[in-house]
Amino acid sequence: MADGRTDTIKTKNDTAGQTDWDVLDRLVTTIRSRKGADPSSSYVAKLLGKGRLKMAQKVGEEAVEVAIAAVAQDKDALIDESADLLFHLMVLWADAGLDPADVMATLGRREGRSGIDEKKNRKN
Ligand SMILES: N=c1c2ncn([C@@H]3O[C@H](COP(=O)(O)OP(=O)(O)OP(=O)(O)O)[C@@H](O)[C@H]3O)c2ncn1[C@@H]1O[C@H](COP(=O)(O)O)[C@@H](O)[C@H]1O
Repeated sequence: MADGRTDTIKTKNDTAGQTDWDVLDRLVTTIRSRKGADPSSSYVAKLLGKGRLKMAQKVGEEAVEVAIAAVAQDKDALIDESADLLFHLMVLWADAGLDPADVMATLGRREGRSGIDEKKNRKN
């Protein structure tokens, strides 16, 4: 740009700097819809069919890949691996019958309470 500012590449999810959290809601609905679907055409159905151990393993693997990308200061990899981690975590939640709303409610209850204070007040 002539004035020296660097231009940014916009993606279809860019909404003036706002995060499109609705994509998570849509993903929850899609994942739920894959229960009992054909594993040859659905990765989610295939993963659900492999069982809890495999899903837990994928969450662990993706978490490690997030950590590696962060330490390597590879921002693109950090974005990709974070998306993989969230996706696999949500498949695990679906299999466990966990409602993502309960996780959000737990974060909501913690809102405004410093982790430092919480730790100080722990009984054990
Ligand atoms: N967000 C995702 C998503 N992110 C990652 N992945 C898949 O996750 C897999 C991870 O790859 P890996 O190499 O780690 O795993 P793998 O080789 O299958 O497994 P291993 O046995 O080797 O561990 C890849 O196949 C990715 O395509 C996803 N697959 C699906 N979704 C969403 O889920 C929806 C439903 O997908 P289907 O069930 O396939 O229709 C899609 O429309 C998307 O919105």
